[in-house]
Amino acid sequence: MTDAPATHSPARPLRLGTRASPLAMVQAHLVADALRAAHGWDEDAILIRPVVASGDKVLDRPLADIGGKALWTKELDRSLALGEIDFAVHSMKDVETIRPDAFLIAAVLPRADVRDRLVGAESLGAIPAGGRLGTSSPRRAAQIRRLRPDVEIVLFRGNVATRLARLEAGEADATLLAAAGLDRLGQSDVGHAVPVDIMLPAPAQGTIGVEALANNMPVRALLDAIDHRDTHACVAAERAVLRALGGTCHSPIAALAVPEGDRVWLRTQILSNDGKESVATEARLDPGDEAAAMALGVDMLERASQGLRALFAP
Ligand SMILES: NCc1[nH]cc(CCC(=O)O)c1CC(=O)O
Repeated sequence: MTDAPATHSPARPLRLGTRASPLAMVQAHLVADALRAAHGWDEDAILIRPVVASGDKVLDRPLADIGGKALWTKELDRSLALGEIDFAVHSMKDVETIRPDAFLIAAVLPRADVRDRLVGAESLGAIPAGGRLGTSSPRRAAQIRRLRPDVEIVLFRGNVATRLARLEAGEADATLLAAAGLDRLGQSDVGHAVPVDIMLPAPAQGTIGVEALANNMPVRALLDAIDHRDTHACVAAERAVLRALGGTCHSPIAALAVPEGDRVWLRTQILSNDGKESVATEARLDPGDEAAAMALGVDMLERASQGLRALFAP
């Protein structure tokens, strides 16, 4: 974020690809605003191109059954590979750990609230005995089963508004949503944040990333101006844990890295789907030391039972 010259625009407008959900559109605008501010560009310097993702069309089955995280990125990937867009904006939480070699996460915005927010009850302890919690996240389901074995997990998918409507309709007593998503949608008053030492969030929760073609140096240079180094390093560490575990959305894995001086404090957790087993670990790493982050993931597996290990395919 250097001193921007007088207002101007790039030689041609930059095409920003995004999913079309309300949350994705807000996130796309956050990236466009950050770029315009960093470069002193006019309003028309960036064209927002929404792409409807296949994951947004199937709402009645768990993601794991219909193709996992690729559902959110497939169409955007195509557009990026074909040069129809210059870069794609993603919730980093939804981006697979193994990406095409031709792509590169060129920028990550400063992290928002990483916590999950419980909607429908003031705290996990306040969910009625034998109540129902709606989620389709294997991580959230396993964490809840561990903390509240009496609570029944019911399948809840759809975008934030859909899930809140299902809760309102009485399909569950409570649900969990990422605080970052609620905040970005102007719903900061909805729900009660669950502390991270009670529920460790998903790897990369609360972060927005921008992906570009690795060989497009001019676009990468423009995006570098909005890259938040601390957040980028933390997300890289969290995603390295997921990658070491062969993690997909099938896997109940949590990871959170926070900057601590010139190091990164990384906490991780794996659980069995029934929540009966949990292995947690933590370490202080140098920023960018993805090997050390992966080693932490492997450490967890070594401490897990045979049954829990079988859940992961490193
Ligand atoms: N899987 C959906 C998804 N992907 C990113 C967010 C929230 C925004 C973020 O974590 O940055 C959400 C919604 C949710 O989990 O409540």
